[in-house]
Amino acid sequence: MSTQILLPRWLIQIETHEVLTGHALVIKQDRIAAILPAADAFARYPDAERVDLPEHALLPGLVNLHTHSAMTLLRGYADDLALMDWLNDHIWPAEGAHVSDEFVFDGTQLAIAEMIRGGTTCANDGYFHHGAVARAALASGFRMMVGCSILEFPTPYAADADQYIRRALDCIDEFTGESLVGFTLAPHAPYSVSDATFGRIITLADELGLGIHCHIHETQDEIDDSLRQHGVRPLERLARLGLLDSPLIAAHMVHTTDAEIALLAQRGVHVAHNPASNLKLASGFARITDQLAAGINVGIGTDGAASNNKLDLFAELRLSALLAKGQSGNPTALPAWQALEMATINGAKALGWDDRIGSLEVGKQADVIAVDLSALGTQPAYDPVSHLVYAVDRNQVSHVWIAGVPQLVAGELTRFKQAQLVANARRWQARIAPR
Ligand SMILES: CSC[C@H]1O[C@@H](n2cnc3c(O)ncnc32)[C@H](O)[C@@H]1O
Ligand SMILES: [Zn+2]
Repeated sequence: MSTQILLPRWLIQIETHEVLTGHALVIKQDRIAAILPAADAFARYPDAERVDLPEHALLPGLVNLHTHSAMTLLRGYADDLALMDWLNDHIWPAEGAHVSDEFVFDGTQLAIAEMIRGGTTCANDGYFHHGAVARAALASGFRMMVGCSILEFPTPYAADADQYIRRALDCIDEFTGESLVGFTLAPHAPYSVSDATFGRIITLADELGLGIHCHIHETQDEIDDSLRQHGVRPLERLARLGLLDSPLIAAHMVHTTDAEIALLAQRGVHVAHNPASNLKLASGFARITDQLAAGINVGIGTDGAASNNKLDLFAELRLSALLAKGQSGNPTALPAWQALEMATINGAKALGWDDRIGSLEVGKQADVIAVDLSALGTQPAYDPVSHLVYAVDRNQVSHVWIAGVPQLVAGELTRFKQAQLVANARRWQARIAPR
């Protein structure tokens, strides 16, 4: 792979909250080799390929901290429902009937193409058929933390918790050494996993050095049911079981008391905020401003395309910032830089990958995106960071590199054929809901 010199109008430095102008970012192989004044870059790398980005902001690729990629194939399948009605009456029956290696591979590829097109370069997934998720990520050069889902009840994928766990371990073995993919154990939720299974997951995560990814406190009903069944709120139950001793990504965390926020902060639990999904399923309003103020590392996710119904992190960024202000009655809540941190470096930290991605720093992996701010909707451009959070449309993402590989060039996906993705999606639609 040749050396590339990227010449943006604005270079966004998440770690220092600086916007550099007149600078170049140099990609060599899979890494960021240098960030330096443009003239110095030409002198030092005379043979490099030059990528002019005269109206563009260059920033780290966005990290989607909670999704179920393959659920793109169930986008729009069941809307306007509360979480448990949506799952019990629609999504779980459809998954039971249709989810297979082929479904997961095709749905994950569709999700990856949509995410790359919109500036997301890394996703934290949780689904069945984990091998197909990993293969889809590797086939397209996408960075993915693959969550190996574990539930108590049978699906065509596994008969019981024991079999989910065995499948997870086999998959982790198969993909050891792949630099673009990592694995978590992903117990689905407190209401679908027993104490005994949580215990086994905690032990395995500890032995294998894995993180855990779990839906927690998504709805008030989840908390009420836990109080009836276990006599305590879900987080308290999980804390007693020892789940908070492992590196943990708690997806949603919509309903939190002050004491729970303090506990999450003290135990270093990472939270994946999913504003659109929380609104669409009417799950509630997460206390993100309070969680961040307490020192919790909060990243942003889309959740699956069946509950969002987009995998658009720019939309989630804007929603996160607006919701934080509306909820708190404070317009200074969640300012643009902090929102951008959530979608980049905070997501990377939650995955334990902040040494390799999440900011534009020399030595890190070249997961980089360019956003063209010359569009009408982002004129004039006083402050590129303001536009990235409040004004851009995902279609303004013009270029994407993952591990130095150009994945989107001038708005065109390099590794996917759109017609093929559309044909696959239509084939699945015809199988799932024949008309
Ligand atoms: C462990 S992930 C796979 C499992 O989770 C289901 N799912 C998708 N979105 C949500 C959500 O917001 N809350 C709970 N469960 C969800 C998905 O359909 C898979 O069955
Ligand atoms: Zn989810």
